[in-house]
Amino acid sequence: MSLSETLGTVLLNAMKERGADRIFGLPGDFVLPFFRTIAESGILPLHTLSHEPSVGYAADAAGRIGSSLGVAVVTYGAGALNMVNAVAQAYAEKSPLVVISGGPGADEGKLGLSLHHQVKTLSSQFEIFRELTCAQCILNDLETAPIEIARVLDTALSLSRPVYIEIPRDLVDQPCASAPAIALPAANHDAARACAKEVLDRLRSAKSPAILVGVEARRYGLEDKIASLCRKLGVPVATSFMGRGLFADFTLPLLGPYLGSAGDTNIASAIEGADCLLMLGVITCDTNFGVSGRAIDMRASIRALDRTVVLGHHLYPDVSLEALVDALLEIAETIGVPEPQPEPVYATGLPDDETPLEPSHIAIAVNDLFNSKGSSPIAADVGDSLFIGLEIADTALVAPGYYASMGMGVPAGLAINAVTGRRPIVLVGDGAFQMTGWELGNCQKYGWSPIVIVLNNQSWEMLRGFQPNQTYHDLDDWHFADIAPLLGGRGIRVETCAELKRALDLAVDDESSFYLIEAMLPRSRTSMSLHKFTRAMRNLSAMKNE
Ligand SMILES: Cc1ncc(Cc2csc(CCOP(=O)(O)OP(=O)(O)O)c2C)c(N)n1
Ligand SMILES: [Mg+2]
Repeated sequence: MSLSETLGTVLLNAMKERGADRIFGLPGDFVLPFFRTIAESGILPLHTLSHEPSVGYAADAAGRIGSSLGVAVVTYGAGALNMVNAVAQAYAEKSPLVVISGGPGADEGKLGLSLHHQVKTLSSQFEIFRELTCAQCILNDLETAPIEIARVLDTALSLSRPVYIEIPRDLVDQPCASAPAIALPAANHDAARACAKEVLDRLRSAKSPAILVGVEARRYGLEDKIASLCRKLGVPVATSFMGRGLFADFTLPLLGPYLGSAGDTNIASAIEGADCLLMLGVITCDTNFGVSGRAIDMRASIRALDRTVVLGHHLYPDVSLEALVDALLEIAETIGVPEPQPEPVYATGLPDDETPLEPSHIAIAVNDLFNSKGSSPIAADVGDSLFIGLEIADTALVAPGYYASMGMGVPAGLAINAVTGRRPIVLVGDGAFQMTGWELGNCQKYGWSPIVIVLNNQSWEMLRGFQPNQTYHDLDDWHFADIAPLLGGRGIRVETCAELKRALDLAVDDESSFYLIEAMLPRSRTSMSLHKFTRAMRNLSAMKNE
């Protein structure tokens, strides 16, 4: 047994073998030995950011955009607990984020003193992360460490959820055997084939079947297989709100994103009116279904999520989405001949004049840019940014569309830039930018150059839509564009359509640094998509209170 490796390099190599391609982190004394191993081994590149929530958001986004493991490395206590919300978001949105925290050495707990960064007991942090992850371990036994590393990392991959690994600082440099190779649970092909037959029978006997595809299609890298399945079946397909941006590079009878009564009525009637709805990797949550005009009959639906398929009262446990799709591809036949779908229409033609900016001008300007200079990946934060992203033509997109924590936009944009090498466009409100926008100061050391559009309406406008007439939604004007040069980038403040167009053209042609385009927008105005969403939510709650 080769012991040329140490516990630290065994962990790094095991993550690399399972698809991780970089680390986001912020050090502290409990994790300095592991940081040194990361830096000196060169096994995975390291990007440090300035606040642990951003580390979590960026590592999560790196996993999403690369359909692989995202990795966040932080110190014990103050670091790891600072990242709890970002890990919760990764869990809720099925992102395979590996959380690695440095931890106290074996003898440190025996001093009879509470340690700095300790909250209640030395295992409190482990217990907190047990609630936010699908597998956990503390690497305090060098004999079992290789197996534990493989178990936890393989669980992250098979369930596409975050995992937690604590590495005691006194063991990082200790000799350790390599971790076993990746071993994902074997697919139960017999069960998958039986399930596929029942699924196909139900689709075949339905009068108006439809398919809804969600985030698991991206998390498990199944867009290509699902696109060919949908082409074979010839059944109308939509993506969930969370699944926005799926199939941007694939052809299939795609209606577009299903947003209930907040979106396209044809899509809503195809999905809500289906007498057999096949849901592939769709998280059944309120943002995906909360604004359904007609409640979708989940009993008449077929749900494949979290390695389980539910058809009415029938349940197929341990059938992964990939196994089901593979089994369906073996027997699929044309069931429907979907109406030729008009290409989804995304508004273009921004007026090149002094028209004052409105929220929906942002999407028009980006669509025009995509038409003239090619598309870019997008990172969108929460607030109207999330809804403006729906009005932009299909492209790879990272956005917290379900758990909906603010602050992910800029860190996700940095991660997209790092992983893909492409300049993303980041859509972020002024409120969300106040939280994590300052991470742009880290661009210069890594050569990142995102184009960040800050929607400055001096307001927590989305909340004002839910609860008007409160001044606590008012924010001051922070003049973000003026700050950009101090962070190493270029800032342009724009108030009219012509100014926005010129700023975007300038930014796209200059890759030397990040660009912060501060779009001044009026308060109490939102994009049409957000307006329809808040109106639908208000109508639905009014109906429930009747
Ligand atoms: C970490 C966290 N804390 C609070 C909230 C609650 C919230 C949801 S939307 C919103 C206002 C966003 O303001 P912003 O200026 O960014 O965008 P816009 O509405 O378009 O003006 C808040 C405070 C969430 N979701 N996450
Ligand atoms: Mg705002």
